Amino acid sequence: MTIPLNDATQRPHVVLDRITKSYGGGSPILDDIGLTVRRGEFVSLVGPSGCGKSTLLKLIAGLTPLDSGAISVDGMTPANARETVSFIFQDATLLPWRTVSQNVGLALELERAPQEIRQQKVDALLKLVGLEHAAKSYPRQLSGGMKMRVSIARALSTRPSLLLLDEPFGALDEISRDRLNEELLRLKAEQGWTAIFVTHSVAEAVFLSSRVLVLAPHPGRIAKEIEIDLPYPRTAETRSLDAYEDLVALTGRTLRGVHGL
Ligand SMILES: Nc1ncnc2c1ncn2[C@@H]1O[C@H](COP(=O)(O)OP(=O)(O)OP(=O)(O)O)[C@@H](O)[C@H]1O
Repeated sequence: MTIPLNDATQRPHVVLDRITKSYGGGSPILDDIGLTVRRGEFVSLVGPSGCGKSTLLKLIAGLTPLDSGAISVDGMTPANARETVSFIFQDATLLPWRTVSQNVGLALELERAPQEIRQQKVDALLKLVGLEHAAKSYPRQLSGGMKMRVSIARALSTRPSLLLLDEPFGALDEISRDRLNEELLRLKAEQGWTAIFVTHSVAEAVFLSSRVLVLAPHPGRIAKEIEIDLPYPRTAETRSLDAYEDLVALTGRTLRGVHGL
């Protein structure tokens, strides 16, 4: 079967072409970064604190301007692609006076869909993240993992094609983090978005990703790309595979190298 050249699924999803970024005219935070992310890929960024990982996500989201180079998201500028992108932060940023259901429905309210349709969508999203029972709870009544599930449901409510995640599970205990990693991959398999994920956990990066980028600091640049050729679906059993452990060890060694250790 021949695939038409203009088939949207064959276009790269995110392209960074020689981008440079500084803040307030200071020394460059990111220097000469080139990166192509394919549609449906799961790419993680790891690197020392301050090397510019969050800045890279903000550039792709169009939240901060570039100094030079170009970024394309779905063939558009980040500003024009904004409706196709969702951002998830470490802090779940829920509104404390709104219930779980109302927090998840926040973005849908802007779409001005009839209340009944909105509620159906919210119910489906809560089911997706396993929080049907907590629909009427308030954020203060939730565990850290539950708050993050609400945040994920809210991010998915706009049906994004690209998800940017900045250390979303950094504040969670290891068991909750492992479970949410597995759930995130299940959601991705169901919905097919592309993900760019920032983390300080090498194990998490390897478990989730099809590719891990190790960034070096001062200025931030891509020091190494590591293909994670473990098959999907990945489950709790994946973590006991020799190939998984080898990739965690390799990524850890590479990261220690850029730390100068
Ligand atoms: N709005 C801003 N104004 C000025 N400097 C900033 C701003 N945001 C980030 N920086 C600086 O840019 C550098 C990179 O920050 P960034 O948050 O992108 O790094 P990071 O790799 O995500 O760090 P961490 O792993 O600690 O979260 C840091 O030196 C930081 O102080």
